[in-house]
Amino acid sequence: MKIGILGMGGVGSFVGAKLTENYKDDPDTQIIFICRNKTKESITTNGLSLTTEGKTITCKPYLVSDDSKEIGLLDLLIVSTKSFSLGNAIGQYQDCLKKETIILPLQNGVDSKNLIENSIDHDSLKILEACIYIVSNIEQPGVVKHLGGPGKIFFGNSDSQDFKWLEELLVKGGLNASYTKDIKTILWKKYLFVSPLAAMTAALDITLGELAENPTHMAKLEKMMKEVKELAKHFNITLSDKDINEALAMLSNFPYQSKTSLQLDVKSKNKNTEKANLVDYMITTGKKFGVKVDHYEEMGTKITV
Ligand SMILES: NC(=O)C1=CN([C@@H]2O[C@H](COP(=O)(O)OP(=O)(O)OC[C@H]3O[C@@H](n4cnc5c(N)ncnc54)[C@H](OP(=O)(O)O)[C@@H]3O)[C@@H](O)[C@H]2O)C=CC1
Ligand SMILES: CC(C)(CO)C(=O)C(=O)O
Repeated sequence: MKIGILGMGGVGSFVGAKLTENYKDDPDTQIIFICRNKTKESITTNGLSLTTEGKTITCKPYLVSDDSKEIGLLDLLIVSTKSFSLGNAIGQYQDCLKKETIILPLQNGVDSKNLIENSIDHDSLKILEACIYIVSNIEQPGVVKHLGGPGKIFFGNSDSQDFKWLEELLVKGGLNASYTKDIKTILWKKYLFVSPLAAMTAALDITLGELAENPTHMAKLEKMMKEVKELAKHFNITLSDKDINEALAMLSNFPYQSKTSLQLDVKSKNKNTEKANLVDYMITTGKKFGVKVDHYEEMGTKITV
């Protein structure tokens, strides 16, 4: 089994380090880190360093490369770039995909599968959907810190093919992964939390603690979650008031000073941000289905990228 991980940042390094550590004595499983520039140089020279649960793991995979010829054909491609890089990055490694290659995208958002389908020519049944519950950030290229969250991965598909075997492979690789046929609902439940939070923190530049302690902000956050709940119905996804209450309660799991990655990207004036899939997607899709997304529109105009 040849497994490529494309995007060795916060998420990709967590997944990559676990797989490399757990498959290091298995000659039939090759883990390949697909990365470029300083990340490639650093991991090639020093190995990948991941600090997780008080321990630092330093690991060297079978191969570190950005050359599709050297990488060759993959059985599984885990894509952990940000969503704005997804199309280009995966297009760059189209030669590493055979008919049977399984693609597992880990981006926040509900439309990664569509983004992939619009970028490459690949059997739709082999493109899965997934998400991960974690806070894990790059400290410097090749050096990553897992700051919180269980690292829980949910993945699945909505057709009749069975990918339970992939759950076994990921679990054997040290990952807390669960296969589900209800992956779309799980993606929307995560979106219910991440998208309004990203929009508000990026628009108002407030920490998660500042948001949680302010009743006016919390009321607005809840209204945005209701907008997500309404839009989800158009994708045959039912989100309940209980889901909203659970999403609101989740805020208390984060330290007061936490900022979202969209907020950090906007503040650093990064050329690219995930505003498109975390905020604009709600506005354009809301308009398409005639769902009122006034609070998203208000926050969207305040995010200047
Ligand atoms: N970090 C977190 O805690 C969480 C993140 N997520 C989601 O996971 C996704 C990934 O986030 P995160 O890990 O934080 O992102 P990072 O920015 O930390 O990592 C993304 C990596 O992708 C690499 N990349 C982009 N394009 C290419 C390419 N063409 N070839 C090779 N490498 C490439 C970047 O490398 P380079 O520097 O060379 O551009 C970078 O190392 C996002 O959708 C995010 O919303 C979800 C849950 C939690
Ligand atoms: C809110 C958080 C930290 C939750 O994982 C996140 O995913 C983000 O900042 O984009």
